[in-house]
Parts: sequence; C-alpha cells; structure tokens
Amino acid sequence: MTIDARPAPGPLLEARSVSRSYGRTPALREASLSVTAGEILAIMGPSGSGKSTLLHCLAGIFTPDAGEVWFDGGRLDTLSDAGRSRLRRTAFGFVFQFGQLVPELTAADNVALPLLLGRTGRRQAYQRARGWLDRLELDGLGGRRTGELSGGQAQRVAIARALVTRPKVIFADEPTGALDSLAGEKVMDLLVGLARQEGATVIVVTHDSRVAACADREVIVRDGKVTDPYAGEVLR
Ligand SMILES: Nc1ncnc2c1ncn2[C@@H]1O[C@H](COP(=O)(O)OP(=O)(O)OP(=O)(O)O)[C@@H](O)[C@H]1O
Repeated sequence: MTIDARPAPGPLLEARSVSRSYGRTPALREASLSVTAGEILAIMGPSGSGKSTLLHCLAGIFTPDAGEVWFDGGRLDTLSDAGRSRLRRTAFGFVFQFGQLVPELTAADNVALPLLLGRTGRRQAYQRARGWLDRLELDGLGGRRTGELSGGQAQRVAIARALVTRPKVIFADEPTGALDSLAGEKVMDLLVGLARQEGATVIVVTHDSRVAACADREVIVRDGKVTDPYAGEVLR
C-alpha cells in the first residue's frame, strides 16, 4: 500500500473571524468560513442575519472592520481598492437577483462587456459571448435588449456574463429570488452544471431550500456568525 504524502489542498477562499457593521448595526460578528476550489456552497439563514454582507466581504466588495479574508493563498482584504477591483474583474463572477444587466445593451453586448473591458478584441469577445449564450440555451436571443427577455432568460444572460471571463469563483446573491420555481430550477441547473464543467467554485446566498439542495454543502448564517446546520456549531 502506498501512502499519499501530498498535503490536502488548502481552501480557495476563507473568511477568518470577519466582523462588519453598518454604523452601529453589527452585520457580521467574527464570522468564519472556508470554501474549497470547485465547491458549490449555499449560504442560508434568516433575513437580516448577515448573508449578503458575508458574500460582499468574501468578494472584496466590502472590507471587514476586523478579521481577514484570504483568496488563493493571499490576503484579499488588505489589497488596495484597485487590486480588489482587478481581482473581481479577473477571478470572480457575479450573479445578483436583478438589475445587473445594462438595459440599453443587447444580451450579446452584456455578455461581451467584461471581455471588452478586459481588452479582449471585439471579434473574439462577441464570438465567446455567443458561445456562452448558446451554452445557456439562449441561442437566437443575443440581439435582444434585456427588457425584451423573460426574467429567467435575463438571469441566464447574467450567468453567461459571469462565466465568460472563466472566473475561479461565482458569487450569486438570491439568483432565483425573482423567478417562478420552474425558471429558478433551470437557472440553478445551468449555473451549477456549467460551473462544474468549468471547475468554478460557486457561493450562493439563498432563502430557497431547493436552491440549497443543488449545492455540495450548506452553511447557516445566524446573528452574524456562520454555523454548520448539521452539527449546530459555530464555524471557526
Ligand atoms: N446599507 C446598510 N445600512 C445599514 N444597515 C444595513 C445595511 N445593509 C445591511 N444592513 C443591516 O445589516 C444586517 C445584515 O444585513 P444583510 O443584508 O447582510 O443580511 P441578509 O442575511 O443578507 O438579509 P436578507 O436575507 O434579508 O437579504 C441587517 O441587520 C441589516 O439591516
């Protein structure tokens, strides 16, 4: 028998005792969470418990008041604003409940946009955008403006846009919150299926247990702390 002496891979993304308040309202209280590469993680918990704030801290949109955020072996929270926005552009993708697409642009423009901002040539950007629209079963809809799409179609455009840069992590905040259950199911199936194909990690904040059921693991945020729902223990 041979013993595999390789060390287990460390977490890709980690919050270590992160605290964050809005004025005098504490939203996170020493919250800790670690996420492995390729994992699909659902963050659940009561309204106002701190889920979105945790997601924003992990994604470098907010900086914590205390604690640390680590990504891919380096500190994320101590990067400059420019460093964090570069990381968000290159390594992260985002899917929110709504309002993330530019309404004046077509679906194809919206998907090509992150590539064009990253200086990919126009021709290649649109070619890749069309490829992603096809993978999201939106072929033929690339020329439509977002107002001409159903809610589910618009969310699939948002997923195409999040994946087009081949990010390491997709952050999704209530991605199905504005959809009926059938459209929501399709959005989650495509998001999870394509993320797995791409080897991307997904962190999804949701109130919906059907969405959480698509994940590999689930954690609960309660009163600004992360708990393991099965052990009922606070994660440290
Ligand atoms: N911009 C803000 N200004 C003041 N307080 C805020 C702000 N955003 C959030 N909070 C407060 O911080 C706490 C955590 O909010 P957060 O949005 O992270 O919770 P959540 O679990 O995502 O809630 P929900 O499920 O309702 O979206 C709540 O008490 C909320 O009222």
